[in-house]
Amino acid sequence: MRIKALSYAVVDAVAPEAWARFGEDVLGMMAIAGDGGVALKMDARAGRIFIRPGAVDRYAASGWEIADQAQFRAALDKLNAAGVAFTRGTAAECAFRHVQDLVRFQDPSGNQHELALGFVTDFAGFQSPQGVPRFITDELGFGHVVLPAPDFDRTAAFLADVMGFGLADILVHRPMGPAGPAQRIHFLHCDNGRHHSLALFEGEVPAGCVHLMVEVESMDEVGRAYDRMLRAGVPLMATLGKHTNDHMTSFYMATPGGFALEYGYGGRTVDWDRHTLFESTSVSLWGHDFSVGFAAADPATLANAA
Ligand SMILES: Cc1ccc(O)c(O)c1CC[C@@H]1C(=O)CC[C@]2(C)C(=O)CC[C@@H]12
Ligand SMILES: [Fe+2]
Repeated sequence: MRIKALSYAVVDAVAPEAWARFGEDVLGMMAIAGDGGVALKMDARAGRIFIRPGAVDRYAASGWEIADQAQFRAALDKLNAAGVAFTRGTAAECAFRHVQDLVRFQDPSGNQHELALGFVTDFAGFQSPQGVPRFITDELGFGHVVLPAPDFDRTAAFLADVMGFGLADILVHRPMGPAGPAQRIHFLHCDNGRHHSLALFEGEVPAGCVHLMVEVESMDEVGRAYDRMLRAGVPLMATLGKHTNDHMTSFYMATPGGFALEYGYGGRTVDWDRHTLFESTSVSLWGHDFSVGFAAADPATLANAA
């Protein structure tokens, strides 16, 4: 199947208004209430993060963009051939996400994925309440998501063989120090130049997501978001730093959803015909102290330190 990009994320929230305030005041996105939830809009599409009222705060689903009807039919054929049980989205579910059609299924670690045909929008322009000129979206998708994969090998195989993700690189991370147990992170790309649209983290995460990443077009906008985080009293999850693999300069903060959000600038795009798979033995070129926000009491479970 050919997944074009990360189209949207669905989040469950006890108080969707908290996400609306966080989205507008800290992220600089537009919060649009409707259909019983909140859409965070960051470009000409109706929304990219869709928040539904729910009994718990957690990440609910990743929406993967399928470009046309032929690809959508081919994707359903692939799910059937692979024996993957899937359900069709209802008209109300498609309307809430502003897509034309969708199917939903789980990977072997229980993460919910949606394949979404196209999108629906009035093309109203993005007008940031914080003056953010632009988020980097369009062809590259709206950012990336890191998902828990306690059943790591089967999940990695499912994402490659059924969903068609490619492996960009691997990080073998040792949260308890060089002598401690190893934890793998696989960085996966789909059919665009963004270094990774999805990464798999070898461990459990109660909130259903390690982090979402969004990208702005200047370092100043990262700094301005950092100022807004401080002003709003939002906890920092990792200090400013620059990653070795995707060259993103970013910081991480807590969201109302119990997972983190990485706010970054300067990620590289990759020509996959010219790329060689590598394993990285460091997280960052500089910075990114994750110990300020992520607690790994049990290294197999990642939770917010706060
Ligand atoms: C290593 C890395 C490369 C590119 C990224 O966009 C990116 O987010 C990461 C870090 C991934 C990962 C995380 O999100 C949670 C805390 C983790 C597990 C660490 O403590 C090291 C790597 C971190
Ligand atoms: Fe990231």
